[in-house]
Amino acid sequence: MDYTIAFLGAGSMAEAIISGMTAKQIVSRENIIATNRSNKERLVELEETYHIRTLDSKEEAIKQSDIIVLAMKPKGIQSAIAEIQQVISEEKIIVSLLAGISTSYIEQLLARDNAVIRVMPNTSAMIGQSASTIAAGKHVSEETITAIEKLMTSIGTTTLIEEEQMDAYTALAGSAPAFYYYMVEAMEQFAEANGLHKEKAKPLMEQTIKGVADMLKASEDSPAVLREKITSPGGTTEVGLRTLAEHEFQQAVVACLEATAKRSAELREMFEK
Ligand SMILES: NC(=O)C1=CN([C@@H]2O[C@H](COP(=O)(O)OP(=O)(O)OC[C@H]3O[C@@H](n4cnc5c(N)ncnc54)[C@H](OP(=O)(O)O)[C@@H]3O)[C@@H](O)[C@H]2O)C=CC1
Ligand SMILES: O=C(O)[C@@H]1CCC=N1
Repeated sequence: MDYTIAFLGAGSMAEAIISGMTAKQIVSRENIIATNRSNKERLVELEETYHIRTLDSKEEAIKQSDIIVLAMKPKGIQSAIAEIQQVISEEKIIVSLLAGISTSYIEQLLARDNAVIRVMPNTSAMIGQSASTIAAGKHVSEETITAIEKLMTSIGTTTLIEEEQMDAYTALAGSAPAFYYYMVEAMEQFAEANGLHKEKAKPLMEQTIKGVADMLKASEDSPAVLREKITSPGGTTEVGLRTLAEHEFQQAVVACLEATAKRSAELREMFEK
């Protein structure tokens, strides 16, 4: 693709996307520009690791780019747009990664009819395995959506959604890798307590998760049926599942996702003023 993309924000999510994009070579490295607020060392690190360009001047980065990726924290949206509002002309496409913040608020801050698109990726973008959701603002053409979807396939899968569902999808895919990692951390605790060697246990856990993901995709069975096929009456799994139920595992997971989605809505309430 011959777009030039400017990242306003050079933190973990920007890096994950830059890593995925440069690996797939969908965008050439010289067409990726990263900027941030003040951390110069971080820009040098990204430049050296991914051979992209970095600029201190956000204005210059914007002038040189077709797509502007907002990759700062949600609380920074107002001041970030205020800094650049004057230099963002109407043909620039704005892609926001910010949890909670709506396209309509960004449109309002821009005070121009730019195409504003929300993308909620996850950090697996780093290895081209993000499950990203995409929602369009009111000035986005079909052509622009298609272009952004294509661009985002360089970091994994993309799913077009209605913006009102973004809070729930943020829980289910944006934040969810952290919840899976948290479960793996618990498994590591068990492995250590049982004297298992890390170099043997870790690949086993990785392959087990990968196998589960691939089975969910390949099998026509529901997750419940897949689970039942593992659970021999009177066997080991049954006892494990009963213990999870005693600890209200499923209720905990649902509560976790509900709270995550709610927080996404709260970020909007807090920072859209
Ligand atoms: N981390 C994740 O898994 C995901 C994050 N997101 C979203 O991505 C966004 C970034 O998250 P994450 O990468 O984790 O955050 P980080 O804290 O790692 O990075 C934030 C970056 O924004 C920069 N920044 C702050 N203010 C400005 C500004 N005014 N102009 C330009 N850059 C600025 C910071 O620069 P400096 O260091 O110089 O202060 C820093 O490089 C958030 O909005 C989050 O909701 C979405 C999906 C997943
Ligand atoms: O924790 C957060 O707010 C961001 C959004 C999704 C994942 N990380």
